[in-house]
Amino acid sequence: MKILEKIVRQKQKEVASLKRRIPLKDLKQKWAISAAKKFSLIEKMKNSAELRFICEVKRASPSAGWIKQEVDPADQAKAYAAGGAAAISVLTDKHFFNGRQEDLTQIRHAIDLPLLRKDFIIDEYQVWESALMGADLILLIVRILDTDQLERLLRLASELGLEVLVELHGKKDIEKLPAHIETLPVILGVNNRNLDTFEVDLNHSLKMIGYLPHGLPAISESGVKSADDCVQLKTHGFKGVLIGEALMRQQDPSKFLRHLIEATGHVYTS
Ligand SMILES: O=C(O)c1ccccc1NCC(=O)[C@H](O)[C@H](O)COP(=O)(O)O
Repeated sequence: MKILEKIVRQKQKEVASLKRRIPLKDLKQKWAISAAKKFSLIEKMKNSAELRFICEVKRASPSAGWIKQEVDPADQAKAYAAGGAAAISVLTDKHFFNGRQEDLTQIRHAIDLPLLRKDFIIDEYQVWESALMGADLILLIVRILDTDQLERLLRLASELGLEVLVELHGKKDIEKLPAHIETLPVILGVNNRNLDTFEVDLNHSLKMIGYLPHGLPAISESGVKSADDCVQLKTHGFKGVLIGEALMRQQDPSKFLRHLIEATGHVYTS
């Protein structure tokens, strides 16, 4: 069975069990009385010539195994913020990535930057959950959703004030995007990881960018690890990059991030 299929099957079980423990109506009630401030990544990308860095808290992954076993998520995120991150991505999936929902809530209390809940969202329940957790953005992976699901989840996210990173793996995913996508609070993400082989190839982003709808900011995800990678992606029109493993493996993530930012032409001040 392919990795995405395995992840989706596991997610279906988890969501079914969560719904039994905490019914959706309870989440909705909690949300109605919550008044969390929202931070926009789209605003930071609009009318900006700078490449924006979305830095990921990622303990482990199916492709790499353990990346950083001992990590304080809030400290890691603070280091990213000090280095100039535009947003923080938090892997909340436990089974395959050793992430936790509490990672996101801890980071929410520690910093005022847009937070992306990086998980495998297949059900409205998880969108409500993300809003309650304090996320500003959610990830929707087109490959694991049918067009109806994608539309419903996009609509709900927008109703709850969440921005969406819509992740594309290949050209077929672009065909599944709703016609009105450019009117929604969406960032498009091209993922460079081939999920059959786990190989990463930045050229995939460079090829895909020509086929993306023009009115939306696009970022490149996975396998970005050097200043050259970032410069190349910026030159080809990407507005941002999402980096996990390369940052998690740094002794000093702030310094490495500043180096990437400076290499792409932005002078870091502070
Ligand atoms: O990272 C994996 O091994 C992986 C496997 C299966 C599905 C998704 C996976 N990764 C999620 C991501 O999209 C990455 O964490 C993100 O793009 C950062 O990638 P990287 O900079 O290469 O850590």
